[in-house]
This record gives sequence, C-alpha cells and structure tokens, in this order.
Amino acid sequence: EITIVGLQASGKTSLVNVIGTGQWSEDVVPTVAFHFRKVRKGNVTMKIWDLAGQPRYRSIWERYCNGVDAVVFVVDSADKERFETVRFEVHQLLAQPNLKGVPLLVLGNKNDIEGHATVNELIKALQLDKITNRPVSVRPMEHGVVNEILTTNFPPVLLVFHEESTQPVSSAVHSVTSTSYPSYFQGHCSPVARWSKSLKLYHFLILIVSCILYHIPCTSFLFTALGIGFLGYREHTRNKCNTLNRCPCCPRLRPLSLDLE
Ligand SMILES: Nc1nc2c(ncn2[C@@H]2O[C@H](COP(=O)(O)OP(=O)(O)OP(=O)(O)O)[C@@H](O)[C@H]2O)c(=O)[nH]1
Ligand SMILES: [Mg+2]
Repeated sequence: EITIVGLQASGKTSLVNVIGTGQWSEDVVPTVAFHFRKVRKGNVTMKIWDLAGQPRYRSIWERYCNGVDAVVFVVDSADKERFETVRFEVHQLLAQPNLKGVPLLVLGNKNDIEGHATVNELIKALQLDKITNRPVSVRPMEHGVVNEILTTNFPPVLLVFHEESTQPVSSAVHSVTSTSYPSYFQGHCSPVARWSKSLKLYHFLILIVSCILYHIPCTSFLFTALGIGFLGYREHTRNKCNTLNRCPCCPRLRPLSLDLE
C-alpha cells in the first residue's frame, strides 16, 4: 500500500495511470481530494492512494499516509520556483508522528523538460539529506515511466518492477513471491507484541465467568489464561503476521538499505 503525494500538476495521477494501465496518457484532470486504485501485478496487489495536490487538499495527506508501506512524493523537477513549497510540504508531512519511519520515495518528474533539476539538486533544494529517521530514495522520472525508479533498494511497491528493465511499467512487471520479499527487511515482529495483542479482553471475561459458574480454583484460571494466550499467539503468527502482510500491532519492518543518492 502506497500513498502518492506532491503539489498539484506534478504528475501523480499520470504516474498512477502508467502503473495501472502501462500506458501514458495526456488525458488527466486535476484530482479532487483523492483517488484510490488497486493494481494487481503478478502475486502482488498494490493499493495506491493518489492524493490531490492543490493547497486545500494538503491537510488530508497525513491521514492517507498513515500506516502505508511507503510515501511517494512526486515533484515537478522543472518547476524550480515551487521547490521551496515542496520542501516545506515534504518536511511538514514527515514531521507527523503517524508517519514515523515510513520510507519516502521522491520522484523528480518531468525530466523531459529542459532545465529540470537533477537528483542532486532536488536533494539539496528539498533538504532530503536532512531526513535521517527513515529510508529515502530519490529518482528522476518522466512521463510516468517508472522502470528504473521503483526498484530494488526501495521497499514494498517497488518489487513489482524489474530492476534492469528498460521497458515501461507493464512489461517490466514480474511476479513477486513471498520468498523473495523478506530479504528486503530486517527485524521481525516482536513476540511479546504479538502475544499481548492477540489476547482479547473478552477471552478473560469468558474465563472469569466460567470460573465463577463452575467454581474453578485460581490455579486452573491461570493455566487456562496462559493456554488461551498461547493459542492466540499461534493463531496470530500463522495467519496474520508475516513480512508480506504485517499486522497493525507489530513494529514496522525496516528496509535493509538506505538509498540516498
Ligand atoms: N512534460 C511532462 N508532462 C507531464 C509529466 N507527467 C505529467 N505531466 C503533465 O502534467 C499535468 C498534470 O498531471 P497530473 O498527473 O494530473 O498531476 P497531479 O499531480 O495528479 O495533479 P493534481 O491531481 O492536481 O494534484 C498533465 O498535463 C500531465 O500530462 C512528465 O513527465 N512530463
Ligand atoms: Mg492527480
């Protein structure tokens, strides 16, 4: 799940269209509020939140960035006059507590336009080198062609695009299996978090009520509570929580490398 943000007319919707259809189209209208799109590539379903970039919609960005695997910030790299605004918006967004640790991918779009900023200029103008609390990647892009962009070192989305392909998105797609996925992450879900979150209050309520009804002594109560906890933990581990499908209670898994050019 990714969220695409950026100032108006930076090319967010154009990018999403390319990801979704593999076709570049000039035919885009400014987004109102947001546009949600689900794209299936191989074994992976991407959920993409394409947010509107006009000033009146920027206050909702944070809400839609909450809990996603990556935030993609699209910048019109030919519109240098607005870099200051972009810098402000990037840092303002990343300062939100909900976005702690979420990886950031900055795409310098419209690279086909003469006089566009280079990746290094973008890093400097947007002060991306000051972001130290999350993985950051900056890539150039034009006409929504994302072949080289959404690749290896940058996590989730991005595995669906083949690293060395020079083809546009649709043909660059390859299937991702759960075995190729975990190598992008280090760390694992905390067993304590899993265990405690899998215990629900109602488990204890049922237990207390049945203890009272059947006059069960304290030690049995304890053993049964532990048993329920263990079963809950196993259930949680098996069904809900792995590197592809993290559960909300587990700490965010970290991508392995920081790829700031
Ligand atoms: N030259 C050039 N034009 C582009 C590129 N990407 C997008 N555009 C054009 O930029 C304009 C705005 O594109 P959109 O995709 O609607 O931009 P957006 O970021 O979704 O805008 P909002 O929805 O208003 O936030 C369109 O006319 C696109 O055709 C690019 O790489 N190069
Ligand atoms: Mg749009």
